[in-house]
Amino acid sequence: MTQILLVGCGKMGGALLDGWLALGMAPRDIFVVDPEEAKHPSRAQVRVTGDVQSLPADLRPDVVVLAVKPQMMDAALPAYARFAGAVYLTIAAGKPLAYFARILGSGAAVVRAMPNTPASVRRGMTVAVANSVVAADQRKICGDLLAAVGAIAWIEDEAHMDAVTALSGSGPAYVFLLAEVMAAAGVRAGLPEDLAARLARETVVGAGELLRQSSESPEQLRRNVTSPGGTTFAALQVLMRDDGVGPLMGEAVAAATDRSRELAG
Ligand SMILES: NC(=O)C1=CN([C@@H]2O[C@H](COP(=O)(O)OP(=O)(O)OC[C@H]3O[C@@H](n4cnc5c(N)ncnc54)[C@H](OP(=O)(O)O)[C@@H]3O)[C@@H](O)[C@H]2O)C=CC1
Ligand SMILES: O=C(O)[C@@H]1CCC=N1
Repeated sequence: MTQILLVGCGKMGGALLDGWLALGMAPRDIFVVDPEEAKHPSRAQVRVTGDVQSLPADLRPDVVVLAVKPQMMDAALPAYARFAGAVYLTIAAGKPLAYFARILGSGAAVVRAMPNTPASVRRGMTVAVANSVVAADQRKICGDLLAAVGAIAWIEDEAHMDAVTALSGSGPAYVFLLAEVMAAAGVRAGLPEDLAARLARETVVGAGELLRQSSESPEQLRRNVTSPGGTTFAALQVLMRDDGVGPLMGEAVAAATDRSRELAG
């Protein structure tokens, strides 16, 4: 029986919590600290407190999951240093392993992970890196908790985490933006708003599902849509020009990578 203390139960903490409950984890083994108590009725059996002082004095969690905003971490973290012996699993963007060692002590076992919001439908992609203090069983526990909401990749080089954050952490927003701008373009092309929104949404969903199920590369799947001299070809000549979506995505991911580095604190 693994006892979990979840600090911050917003979009990502909540998605993780729902994943653990769906997996059959006993609610009585999960403690949550979040200013807004009992955010969801299906989580009613989970013990939620508004602040760390209200936790049972004898609580010795195996894992402390840190899911507050990076900007809140300085204020929140010191109160959790008393759970020495636990592995700390942080999902905060930008905050490096060294930051946690500084505040929790160099003996603290810390896993830094970057999930994404498809975790809320168990289709997340998480990348994780552990510090040298993390024991094999602690790594396994953290891996299981993250795998409850989707795919997981462990890496050894923490330096990749800023680019990971920019690609898969923020990435769902790029895809949702694509659905937004496709719908808007459909309206500009004369479609009713409802129809354009539905076509954009279903096209993104269907293309994503095809990408998931197919063994072909994204490039080949793109080529499969593109008849020589056809409509897609005409569109791609715009999207793939020198100042098109490729360089723009490069700039966007670089900006997100830089921002992740700035959040290090
Ligand atoms: N959203 C995303 O796509 C992703 C986010 N992340 C990371 O996950 C973390 C959480 O992000 P997200 O879920 O989006 O943010 P949210 O704002 O949705 O969730 C943060 C939660 O923490 C609560 N909180 C604030 N201060 C404390 C405190 N001292 N103790 C306990 N709980 C507190 C907030 O309550 P209140 O709202 O009342 O302040 C809120 O419920 C961030 O570090 C972010 O970088 C990682 C991957 C993807
Ligand atoms: O935008 C952010 O900072 C967080 C981290 C990755 C996704 N959302």
